Amino acid sequence: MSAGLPLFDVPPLPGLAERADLIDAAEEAALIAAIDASGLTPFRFQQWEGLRLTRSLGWHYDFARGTVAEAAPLPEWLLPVRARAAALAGLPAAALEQALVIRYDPGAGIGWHRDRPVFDRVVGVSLGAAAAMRFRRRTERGFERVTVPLPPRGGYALSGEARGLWEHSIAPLAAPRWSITFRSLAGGR
Ligand SMILES: O=C(O)CCC(=O)C(=O)O
Ligand SMILES: [Fe+2]
Repeated sequence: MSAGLPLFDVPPLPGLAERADLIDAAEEAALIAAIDASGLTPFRFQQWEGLRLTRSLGWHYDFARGTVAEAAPLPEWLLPVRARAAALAGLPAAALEQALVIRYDPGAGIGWHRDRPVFDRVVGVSLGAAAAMRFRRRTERGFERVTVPLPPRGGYALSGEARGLWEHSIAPLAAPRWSITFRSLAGGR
């Protein structure tokens, strides 16, 4: 297991940390199989059904109520990767109480959003197809934009401005991609 190299000497966004090779290819394959077997369902928001398949663990965000509710605990197979995600973010592993696992089939992406404020820190791990995370924030002169690569087996952590001020999105891809997003709860527990 390599410790992984930072992808940037100077982060392109304040509050963004990225690391290549957070996991190796064998771990990636095992995680993909485990995600596929985890009981994914199409992401739903009101009447709208997304193309991406998701499962929430630890905590589940209820879009109708705007609150979090307890979900099934994080399974054993997520704990080693959570430990590395936490190290990337400089957090104790137990602080990352929520995990959202996603499969993006070809044509699926995720639209512009900021993660819900019930969550605090956000740490993602990418599996499968290489993607890019697009960031934008509104300025007086229009949107300021930054795009960062999301290489498979790499991780990223959002805090500060990258977490709170900038929106992010991922364009649909031609090949499948999986991700694991760990989050801490705002206000701690
Ligand atoms: O798939 C990813 O890496 C990002 C997912 C994301 O932005 C989210 O679930 O809030
Ligand atoms: Fe997000």
